Amino acid sequence: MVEKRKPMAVREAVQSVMNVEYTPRQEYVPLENSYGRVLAEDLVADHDVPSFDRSPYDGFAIRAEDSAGANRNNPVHLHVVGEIGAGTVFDGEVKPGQTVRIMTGAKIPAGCDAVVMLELVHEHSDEEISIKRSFSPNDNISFQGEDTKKGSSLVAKGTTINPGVTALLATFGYAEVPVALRPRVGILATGSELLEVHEPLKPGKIRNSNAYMMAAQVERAGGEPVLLGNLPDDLEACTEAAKDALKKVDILITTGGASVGDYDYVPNILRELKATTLFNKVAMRPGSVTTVGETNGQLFFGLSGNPSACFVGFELFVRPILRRALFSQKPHLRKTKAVLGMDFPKPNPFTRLVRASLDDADGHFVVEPAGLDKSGSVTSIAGADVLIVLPGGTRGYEKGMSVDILMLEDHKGSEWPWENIVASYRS
Ligand SMILES: Nc1nc2c(c(=O)[nH]1)N[C@H]1C(S)=C(S)[C@@H](COP(=O)(O)OP(=O)(O)OC[C@H]3O[C@@H](n4cnc5c(N)ncnc54)[C@H](O)[C@@H]3O)O[C@H]1N2
Ligand code: MOO
Ligand SMILES: [Mg+2]
Repeated sequence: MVEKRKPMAVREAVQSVMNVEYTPRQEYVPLENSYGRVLAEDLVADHDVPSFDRSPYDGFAIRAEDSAGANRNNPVHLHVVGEIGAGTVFDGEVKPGQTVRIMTGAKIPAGCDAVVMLELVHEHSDEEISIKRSFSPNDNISFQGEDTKKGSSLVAKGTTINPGVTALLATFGYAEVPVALRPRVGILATGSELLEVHEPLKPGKIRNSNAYMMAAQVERAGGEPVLLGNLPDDLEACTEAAKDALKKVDILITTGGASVGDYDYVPNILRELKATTLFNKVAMRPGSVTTVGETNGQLFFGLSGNPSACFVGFELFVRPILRRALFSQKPHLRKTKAVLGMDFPKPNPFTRLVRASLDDADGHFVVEPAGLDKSGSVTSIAGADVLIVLPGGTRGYEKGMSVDILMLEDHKGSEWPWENIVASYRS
């Protein structure tokens, strides 16, 4: 008799994985290698930006009071006492009737409180200019601290370093950046039908696509994939490989053999590893056979062999663990809403997660399946921007209904997307 499994609700299954402790660790990397990594400490301004009052224009720094009453018929003449470009400073103090030629980015000389753009100045000689209008104190000055003040919190730890964060790290002198250590994720493909990618097709065989897909998913989530190869459906070989892998990696993922068939060894491997099974059936489609075990604090994800089920299992269960290991406060896929672009008439007792493409029409997002909506499909993954969440137990869904979606290409994430997912309504 085949083993009868009790399906666990998606949110409970995700929660049970998140209940397993994982302590994030950090390392330092050179700034130029930090793009795409995750900050391991809050970034706080340790000085004002800009750190001195400076000129936003090429022009002349003046004492605003000197320009009082100036107009077209009555220009004010000033004596040029110096010239400064960005990076140089004017020593001394500018006195009444004096001005300093100043370039964009240069520090405002002592005594000056306004800048006149070159275009508004008449230059009589290197030593004398005139201006035809008056200026107020503070005109055309970039003030110390106007961008940010010393002590301000700028970027929270757990944030993925984007080019803007890189600019801040450089601004505040981070030649070495504290980043989260990437968790090492072992990937083991099981199945006697699997060929290496370079091998020609043979009857009954397929190339191992899941391992490479998951390596890319691990990278997208911020982890470090460790490809451990393919194994035939052989319990002893698979168990040995899993034992060995758990010594080398933080987290282990297998693909294939998670169901109830003759060669589906994941349950036996977990038994041999003396692992605690968190669940071996989830009320979702695809990915219902997703099995997760814990052994000595290490997680073992037995994902389905079916490519789309494997993909979805990873995004729902592995991704949040990796993001949390990277200090994220929002480790899950970001949830938002969109309008269904087509009918889903078939009722299903399980929550469906449809790989879908996201487009905009009439000012809102519309989602449609990205291809063949079957667990064994490999082609529908490439065009998937989101997973549409269709809770089970309804009569089906109609085009035009508003549905929850989980975004696949996104850095922000969500804290916990699994509350308030209700069957759709018409928008
Ligand atoms: N009697 C039942 N049969 C099945 C059930 C069930 O409940 N009762 N569940 C079905 C569901 S749902 C799924 S999903 C699959 C899960 O299969 P397994 O995790 O056991 O995976 P395999 O049987 O090893 O392979 C399934 C499928 O995927 C292909 N595959 C495997 N590995 C790879 C890989 N690395 N790259 C690409 N494709 C891969 C494999 O050739 C099979 O076609 O079970 C259903 N059956
Ligand atoms: O686990 Mo299967 O993917 O439900 O289709
Ligand atoms: Mg199977």
